[in-house]
Amino acid sequence: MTGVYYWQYQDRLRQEMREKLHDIVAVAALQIDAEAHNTLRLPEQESGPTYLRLRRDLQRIRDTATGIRYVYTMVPSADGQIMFVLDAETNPEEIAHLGDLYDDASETLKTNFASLDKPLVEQDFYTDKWGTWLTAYAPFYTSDGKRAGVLGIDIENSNIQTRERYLLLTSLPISFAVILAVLIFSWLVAYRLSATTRSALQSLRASEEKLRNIVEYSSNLHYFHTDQHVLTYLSPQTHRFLDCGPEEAKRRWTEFVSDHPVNKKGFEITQRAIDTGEQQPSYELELVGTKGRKIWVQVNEAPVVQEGRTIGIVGALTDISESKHYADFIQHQATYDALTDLPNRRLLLDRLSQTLTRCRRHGKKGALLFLDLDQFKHINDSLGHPVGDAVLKAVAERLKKNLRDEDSPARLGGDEFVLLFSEVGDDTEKVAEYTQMYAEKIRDLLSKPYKIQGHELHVTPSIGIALFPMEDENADDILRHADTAMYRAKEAGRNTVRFFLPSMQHAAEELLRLKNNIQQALERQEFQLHYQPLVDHANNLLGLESLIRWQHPKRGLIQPDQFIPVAEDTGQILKIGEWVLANALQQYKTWTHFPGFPLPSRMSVNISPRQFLNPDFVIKVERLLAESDVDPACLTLEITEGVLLNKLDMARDKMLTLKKLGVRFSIDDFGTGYSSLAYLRRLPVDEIKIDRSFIRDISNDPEDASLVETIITLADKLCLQVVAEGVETEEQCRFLRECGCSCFQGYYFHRPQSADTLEALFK
Ligand SMILES: Nc1nc2c(ncn2[C@@H]2O[C@@H]3COP(=O)(O)O[C@H]4[C@@H](O)[C@H](n5cnc6c(=O)[nH]c(N)nc65)O[C@@H]4COP(=O)(O)O[C@H]3[C@H]2O)c(=O)[nH]1
Repeated sequence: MTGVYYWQYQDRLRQEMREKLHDIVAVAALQIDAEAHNTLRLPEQESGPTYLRLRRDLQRIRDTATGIRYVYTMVPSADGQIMFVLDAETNPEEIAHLGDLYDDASETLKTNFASLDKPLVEQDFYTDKWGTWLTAYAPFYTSDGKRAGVLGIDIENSNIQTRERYLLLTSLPISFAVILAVLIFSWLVAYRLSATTRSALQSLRASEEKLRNIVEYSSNLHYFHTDQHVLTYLSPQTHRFLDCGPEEAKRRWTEFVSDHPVNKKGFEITQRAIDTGEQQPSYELELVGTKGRKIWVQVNEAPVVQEGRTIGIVGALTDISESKHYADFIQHQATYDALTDLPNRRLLLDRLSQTLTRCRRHGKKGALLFLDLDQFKHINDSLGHPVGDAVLKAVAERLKKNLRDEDSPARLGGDEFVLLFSEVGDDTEKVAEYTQMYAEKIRDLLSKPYKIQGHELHVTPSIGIALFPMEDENADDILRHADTAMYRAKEAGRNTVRFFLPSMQHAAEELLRLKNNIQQALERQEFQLHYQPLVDHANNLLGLESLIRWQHPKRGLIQPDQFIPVAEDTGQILKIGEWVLANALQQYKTWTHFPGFPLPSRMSVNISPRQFLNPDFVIKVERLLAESDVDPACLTLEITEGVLLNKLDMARDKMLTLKKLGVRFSIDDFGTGYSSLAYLRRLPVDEIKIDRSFIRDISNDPEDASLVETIITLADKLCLQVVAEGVETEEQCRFLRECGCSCFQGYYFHRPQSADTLEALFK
């Protein structure tokens, strides 16, 4: 009878043993540095540091539990057999060397090796030339989810039998009769077994202790969470990772997971492990501890499955901050120039390809500027390389400081630099103009003297420009085009800018001419002011807006859109703006004495952003008002939203000072920027002008119609006056009136006219 019990128990105990072994091999596989393991394939690497380090890890695993005899890793050999890589064994007689084939592997292993994707324990003992074993295997993975190898753990038969005996004697929860029977039957052998039992008990305790040690004292943070993501266990290493104890870490875990985009992907992987019950590739997470310290961890997880259901996840976090930092450093070295810390050719070409794709997709144009320093060789030859290097660094610094965030500078080597402007605009000619202007700025910037090691040095750049996309060119083509253009700049006498395409060159030269002409236009009094009425629905005059025109001697009438942006960019707008304000006020004053003219109480003048931001702006307005003797309350200054958004405090101060005199403020082109009405309420604004692009479409675009309606309603609630700009049809006028708008400006009523024409019209 005892024999029957014995065998029944033996079966159960072996099953328990197999389950324990399953857990041990699963956790042990998470400890292997899979990336390093992948680098080991040749027998001669056995004496190398990586092999020795990884073998030490295996030995640590072997020493965790008494009874583990062999721990080893395997990969498929080139011809598909099973090949050993690491072996914790050191005895030269028994060690499986790196590269040895596992000839007498069990049938289970041979059948499952290629597809093994979760832990597997042999059903039965297996006997090979080294003994009789119970063996378990588990795959281990690299961080990108690729299987790096299979871990094997062998437990010796004799050890298991010792345990079985111990367990048999200590865990018989059966009837007294049976115990009695056992005692009677085995009294003769009891004396001999007691010694074995004591030793088995001690070794079991030692094993448990060691297992706890590996978890609690390993450098990794181990955890268990349920399938509902409730953390039920965290090993004490939380201090090392999160600067707090396990209990606090458990409570506040979600706070520690940063909102780095990669973390979301990690959670998806965990969820997949829960849903499928299958081991998933390891992944990386960014954690932020209680003191704000950020660390990167690699997460290795294994689902815990019971009766076909995943009840939770056991996992280990490895701190990889240092290796990640190192990887970033290596990446930086590979993509940045060591001297100037600017992107190198490789990174530039990469960014250029991406920009090119984006430009093609969005129908935009970008520009590539190729800069070569004139006579740089001379500096190098005469003053030596250290001075040459310092010049290159100084050039790089100037470029870095003066570019917009979205533009990227690069150094190709030697004295060659490149600037990449992404998505500058959609109109090729305008992009050419803009780029030319910018290139000139860069040229001026780099041409300013450099003070280096006691020398005052003068360096000028020759700049070649290629705009893209033009046809179906790639990044290399664009770089070559810009290079060719740079050579043209050199040929043209250095310190100059040239385009790759002649048509671009023409557009750019046109711009240059315009710039020079603006200067002369002021001197030759070629500017004029036209005035456009602001009216009510019955065409009664409510106000006038002054609009500048340029009567060019050769090109005829030039509209402001063509030259105001250029003047704004060059700073010439300051003089032009002053001229406009002075003349508009003067004209208003003249009309006050004009018999029969129904002079409205408002004269609106456009103020450009640069003009408004100029420190002298308020003083100039005050002076011009005084000189003209016009009541400040009759002056409305039109500014755009962008100015206010960028420098709110400064804008408010200026506006308040002028407001005290009675000057009104109107927000031009309302709706095209980002400001809200609520935001504008914080400023002393009197009026908003709904941009004509919204008015144009109110009849056929319900979205624009409802937007306009909302603006009018809200403006009314906030006591702001509303002007609808660009009213061209009766239908638009009717709609606007129905929405509550009472002031209109547009061709439907009047086009901008010269002062003379207006006088004749209203007289
Ligand atoms: N399609 C259409 N257009 C209409 C209609 N009603 C008026 N407009 C035009 O819309 C523009 C209104 O001026 P803005 O929004 O201040 O826009 C102005 C303003 O931003 C700027 N500008 C004009 N004069 C000056 C000035 O003296 N100083 C500054 N800084 N900028 C000025 O140039 C922009 C364009 O001025 P303009 O060409 O005179 O164009 C004017 C005007 O002629 C209409 O029913 N349909």
